[in-house]
Amino acid sequence: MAHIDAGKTTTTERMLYYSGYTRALGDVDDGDTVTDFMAQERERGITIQSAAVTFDWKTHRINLIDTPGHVDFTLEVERALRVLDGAVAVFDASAGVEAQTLTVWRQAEKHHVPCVCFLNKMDKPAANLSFSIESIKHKLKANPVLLQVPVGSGRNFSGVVDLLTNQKLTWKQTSTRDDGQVFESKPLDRSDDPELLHEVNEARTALIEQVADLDDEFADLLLTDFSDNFDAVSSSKLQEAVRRVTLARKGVPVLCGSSLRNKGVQPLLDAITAYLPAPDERHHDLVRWYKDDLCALAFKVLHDKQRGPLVFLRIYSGTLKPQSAVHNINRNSTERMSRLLVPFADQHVEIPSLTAGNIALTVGLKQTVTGDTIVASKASAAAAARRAHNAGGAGKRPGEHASVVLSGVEVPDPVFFCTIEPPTMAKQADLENALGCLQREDPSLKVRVDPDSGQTILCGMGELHIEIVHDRIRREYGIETQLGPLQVAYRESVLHGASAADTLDRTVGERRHVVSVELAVAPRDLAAPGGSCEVAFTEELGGQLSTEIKAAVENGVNGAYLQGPLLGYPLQGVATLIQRVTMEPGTSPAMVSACVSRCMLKALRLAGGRVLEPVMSLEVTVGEERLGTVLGDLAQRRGTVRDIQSRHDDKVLLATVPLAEMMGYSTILRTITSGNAAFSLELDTYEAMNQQDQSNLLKRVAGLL
Ligand SMILES: Nc1nc2c(ncn2[C@@H]2O[C@H](COP(=O)(O)OP(=O)(O)OP(=O)(O)O)[C@@H](O)[C@H]2O)c(=O)[nH]1
Repeated sequence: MAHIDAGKTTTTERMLYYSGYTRALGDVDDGDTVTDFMAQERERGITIQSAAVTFDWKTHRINLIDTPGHVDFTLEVERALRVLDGAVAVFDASAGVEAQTLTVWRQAEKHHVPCVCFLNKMDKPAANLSFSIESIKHKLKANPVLLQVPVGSGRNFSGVVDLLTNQKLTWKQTSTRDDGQVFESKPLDRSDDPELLHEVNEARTALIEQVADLDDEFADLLLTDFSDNFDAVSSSKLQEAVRRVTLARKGVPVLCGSSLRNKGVQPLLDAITAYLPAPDERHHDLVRWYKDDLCALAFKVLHDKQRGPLVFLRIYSGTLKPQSAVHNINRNSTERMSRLLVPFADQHVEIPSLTAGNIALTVGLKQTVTGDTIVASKASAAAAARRAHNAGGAGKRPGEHASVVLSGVEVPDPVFFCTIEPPTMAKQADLENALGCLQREDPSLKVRVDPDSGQTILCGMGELHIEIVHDRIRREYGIETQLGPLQVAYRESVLHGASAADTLDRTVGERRHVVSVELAVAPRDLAAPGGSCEVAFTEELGGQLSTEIKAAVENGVNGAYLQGPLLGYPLQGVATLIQRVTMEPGTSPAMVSACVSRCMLKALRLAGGRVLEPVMSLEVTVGEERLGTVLGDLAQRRGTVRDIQSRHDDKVLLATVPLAEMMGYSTILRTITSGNAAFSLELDTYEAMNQQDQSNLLKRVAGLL
């Protein structure tokens, strides 16, 4: 995981090559890597979909997922982290922690995934070890545990000294075609450069002290057995302690190298197997109820023209076998899995069975979507639910045992949308099929039909996301679609509190439905936790109404929250209090919902609307001489500068700016800086627009501007 372009794919290629799974080194810049296999990935040199590959390193099996760095594909990273046991955070050693590194780091923390840091690109003249370490400390608030000292810098970077073993590892590159397979490993001794010797000694002492601070067992060992000479502690004891520190997430081992120059990747593989946890060392709360029965999570779906949907499963317990039926708890359906495959490098290998800890690729599961829990049978699901219920370990409802399902990942709300149209009406069904398949692969893509115009609307995470979807429909499904202009997904809220009452009296067939409702809406703190809108009943009413009628009232309110009165965008930051509900006997819950919805619309209109717009946090890295130009441009975009930091010869500008002002920013930034700037953009929050901006927006939508 990393910020865009840190070198994840390049590092993955080396891992596959050194472990013997590929015969040639793929290159991102030549577009022939194993993990970036989509045409768009190869053309653009970026990862869009996370790819899973399996390979062996020495005595271990590694299941690796290479994740995208671009912010539009953050959900892919989250899905990968949800099922992984450990992560390698890759850094550009000349840039340290960048904007997207922070996001993925937070995601790893959320899923309690232990990490190893790899400072890549040590061959760059601006690479800086201490700067990168400091940025890990300060920006990620992590505890970097440096395990290596680099030998040489910039172009002369030739290897590393392992601080645990005092071995100097040197890649003697004899030609530019050298694949780095062979490297020299010899103990650092007095004949070595005295400066390096001194640096290594200091770094090793610092490492021992740091690990003793973080791990009590190691501290005790030092004080009892090595009190005369801490330095005499064995490398295996030190390694065990570093492992404990990593697993407890008290510290992160840091290694360095240059993947492109084929240096330092083999020790990184050693570190992965030495410090990151084996699957059985991770505690997955709900899995224990399945004992040795199958329990797996579907974390990714790919559509294959010949084989149909391919579902990636992470197996948490039990064994998976092909030609067998499995039960999908979320869909309450039993499906037959025809084939079981392992994604070994660039080919899928058929396998007779696969056990816990592994990642499997299955063929035949047609209903399964990302986030579903797969178990052996309905009976096995029921047995697990019973065990959890008896132990009081899972959520229970009276009279039933709640299913024990693994939690999926939260799908963020899309910020952009646009219309999409097929070339002819005859192609509409094909387009719907293509969009259905793409949505199963990518839950961050949303598709809806505009109720007024009947047009299909595509909602996505950013300009690049929508562009890629458009491109995939053309290439993979052969449909040339037309996209409408990209629009920002605004939200709406209320200005002040208001009350309303309404009565619905309707006869349907023989039956008369009469219901009266009184309610009040009020603005709520936009940043309030637990969702953006809420609904509550007065204490008295809460005691009177049946569960069924309460649910009908809530449906009515939630339905009204979906479309604001100003522009029809979803509402945020509104609290509704239901004050009175009276009804004649025989009135159906659907009529109660309808009356509440109508009453809500009245109250929302009275409460006055305000538009909320998505505000992004922006990070621009630019040479000092162009900083003024970038700042001037930002001022015209209603941007607010938060900080300007220095990074070597560059300035890093941190700002917030409304998304509506950022359309096509990559092209504009490239033009005004002659290509000498990089930026990343991420949703920060939704903020109320000022009166002037809001009225301009309303006029523009009404076609008056
Ligand atoms: N100088 C130098 N360049 C490198 C190194 N590793 C990777 N690169 C270059 O950095 C660029 C990005 O490399 P990738 O491997 O695609 O990076 P990534 O992190 O997979 O990128 P995304 O998946 O798109 O986020 C490519 O042009 C690589 O050739 C390195 O060690 N040194």
